[in-house]
Amino acid sequence: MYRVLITDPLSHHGIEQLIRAEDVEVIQKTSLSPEELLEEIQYADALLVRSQTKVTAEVIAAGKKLKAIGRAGVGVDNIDIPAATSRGIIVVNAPDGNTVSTAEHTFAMLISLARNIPQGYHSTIQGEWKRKAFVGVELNRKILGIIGLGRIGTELAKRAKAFHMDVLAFDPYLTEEHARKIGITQASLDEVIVRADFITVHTPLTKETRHLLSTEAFAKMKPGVRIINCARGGIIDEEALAEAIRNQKVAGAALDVFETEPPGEHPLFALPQVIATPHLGASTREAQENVAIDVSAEVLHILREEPFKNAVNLPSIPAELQEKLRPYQNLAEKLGHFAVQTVKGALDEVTVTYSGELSEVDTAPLTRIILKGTLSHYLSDVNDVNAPYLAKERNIRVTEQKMSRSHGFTHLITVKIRTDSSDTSVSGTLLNGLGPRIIKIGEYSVDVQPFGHQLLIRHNDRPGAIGRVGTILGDHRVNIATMQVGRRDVGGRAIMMLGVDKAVPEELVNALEQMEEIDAVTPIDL
Ligand SMILES: NC(=O)C1=CN([C@@H]2O[C@H](COP(=O)(O)OP(=O)(O)OC[C@H]3O[C@@H](n4cnc5c(N)ncnc54)[C@H](O)[C@@H]3O)[C@@H](O)[C@H]2O)C=CC1
Ligand SMILES: O=C(O)CCC(=O)C(=O)O
Repeated sequence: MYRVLITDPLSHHGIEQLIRAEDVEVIQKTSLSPEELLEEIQYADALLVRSQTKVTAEVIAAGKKLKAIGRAGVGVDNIDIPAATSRGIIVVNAPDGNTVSTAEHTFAMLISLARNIPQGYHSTIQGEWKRKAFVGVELNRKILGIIGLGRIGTELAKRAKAFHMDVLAFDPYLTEEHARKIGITQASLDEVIVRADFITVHTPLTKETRHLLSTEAFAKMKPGVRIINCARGGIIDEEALAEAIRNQKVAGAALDVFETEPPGEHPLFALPQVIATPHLGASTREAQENVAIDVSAEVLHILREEPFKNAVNLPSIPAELQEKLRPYQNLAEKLGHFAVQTVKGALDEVTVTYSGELSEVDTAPLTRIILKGTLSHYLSDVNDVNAPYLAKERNIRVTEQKMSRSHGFTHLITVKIRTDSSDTSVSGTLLNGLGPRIIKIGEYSVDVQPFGHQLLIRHNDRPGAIGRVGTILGDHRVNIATMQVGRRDVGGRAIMMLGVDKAVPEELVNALEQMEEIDAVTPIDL
């Protein structure tokens, strides 16, 4: 039974699939103190949040069973992603479900700002009738500068076009084709800042975007510019904005988000030109249903080890590629796990070569799985989320190579491992209808099914050696299930790969190593 803890209010309809799932127990506790959260998280397999719950490194560390954190929304700045990654916890969000609602809210803020609607409402219900005080401006033919033309920026641009605004957009990833398609003009950040009548930001909050609109930026703007932030507090320097409003460079600002939330008694609220909402961008029935449905489905997939798509701490893999790579996943993990058990010493380097058909596709997801197989020999709680992180942390170099030639196989994966004292190379393939096979260990060709308990014996090819090995295993009551012998030259160095029915005891390894023909004995568990 998976325990899913929900700590922010989520749409009931959205989480219905979790409630109805027979393998899930849903715990909804939406006003936990930090101490209570630390207690509850210990028993949770997954945590679902919106933006209120602060999922800190401490919370993540306390989540001993935690496999997934789901964010019902876009921004994941309330979740310590590096901490989750280092512990192999997958963080998923719901990036699409609230796009339209947030674009509509931004548009509502834009019109409200242009026409002083909140101020007019407030004054009117106080019994005043101040028609001259609230004269606004039209949107028609005004320049709307959009910084960040992703999902929300794009939807907003379409709505602004319908109001006959000229849209200038800056986004480092904006292509000319996308700009042309939605009928807007691509511009530099400076152009947007200098030319726009309204400036709205729709980027995430990152090192680059923190205080993107600063004193310096406000100084370059048109007098009378209006500013909107429905993305993240902190993209705009709030003190600089207040100053720019006070010195009349900025005619007004509409803010849905703040550097600190809730903002309390904020100095900006003393300025009548500022209108504000309490982070309402995504607060519609539709958006909340959409994001809760999307993130619940994603978390269920993760818990059930099914494919999922919106991981924030894993590169996204197109569905078609996922389908293509799925058959190789088991082979990849076994190869990594097998190869690492055949070396001694501290791991320095893992090189994976993909040959044949696999040389033509993005194999990074398989390399992560190979790394997981490798590192799990030394470390507990390794998965394909944290494997690259753990390798980097330990200065283990990971390289991928591609080769079209595959030695007669349609595809081949070769894992080479170098440690401070030895190296190895193991190749494997998927045999049509027969599943994963290890077909080469170092220079020796073999045909080994990578499952269960194995014994790798390096020896000299002498008559009677195989028989004596069999006798010693029999004496230790270890049954041989399969046997492979590989050699390069008659009477030269050779290997034996034995599949055995139980884990090989140390005394057996010692007894085998006493044999004159034997150089080394390595038990392998897969
Ligand atoms: N107020 C609210 O309730 C909501 C706020 N949001 C916030 O809105 C923002 C945008 O969300 P989406 O459009 O869904 O995200 P998105 O990821 O689709 O778009 C973000 C865009 O910003 C661009 N970008 C990144 N760094 C940039 C930079 N330095 N300069 C210019 N552009 C840059 C990216 O290339 C991307 O195109 C996020 O911060 C999100 O958290 C999202 C939903 C609701
Ligand atoms: O959960 C919410 O209402 C906040 C939405 C939001 O800011 C986001 O999705 O980034």
